[in-house]
Amino acid sequence: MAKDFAALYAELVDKARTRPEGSGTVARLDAGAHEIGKKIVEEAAEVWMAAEHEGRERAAEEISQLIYHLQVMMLALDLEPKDIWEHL
Ligand SMILES: N=c1c2ncn([C@@H]3O[C@H](COP(=O)(O)OP(=O)(O)OP(=O)(O)O)[C@@H](O)[C@H]3O)c2ncn1[C@@H]1O[C@H](COP(=O)(O)O)[C@@H](O)[C@H]1O
Repeated sequence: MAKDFAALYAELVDKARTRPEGSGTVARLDAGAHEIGKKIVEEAAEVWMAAEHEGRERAAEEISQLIYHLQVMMLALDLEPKDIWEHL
């Protein structure tokens, strides 16, 4: 079964803690909030373009990537999912 938001977040928390060789997440966390923020803006634009021009499946793929980069930013800021849900 595909992972959901919570499962991905738990996986990324573990990557940040254990820092395995070759982890893109670790590299992004080391690069910091400025670089993570740029990636969020890039992925958000790709969601927009896919939604308008590339169809549902491509939009879903881009949205998944945006969610990943938002989770990396959450980790960089030490924010847990519950810190986000309380604002919904
Ligand atoms: N879900 C994702 C995920 N979504 C997007 N991305 C990253 O975001 C990039 C987005 O693609 P682009 O088209 O923008 O590619 P790009 O321009 O070459 O991106 P850059 O690497 O240059 O930033 C991908 O190349 C990945 O580097 C992700 N990287 C990791 N994950 C998952 O996160 C978990 C931990 O990954 P690692 O830390 O790499 O082990 C694993 O379960 C992965 O599947």
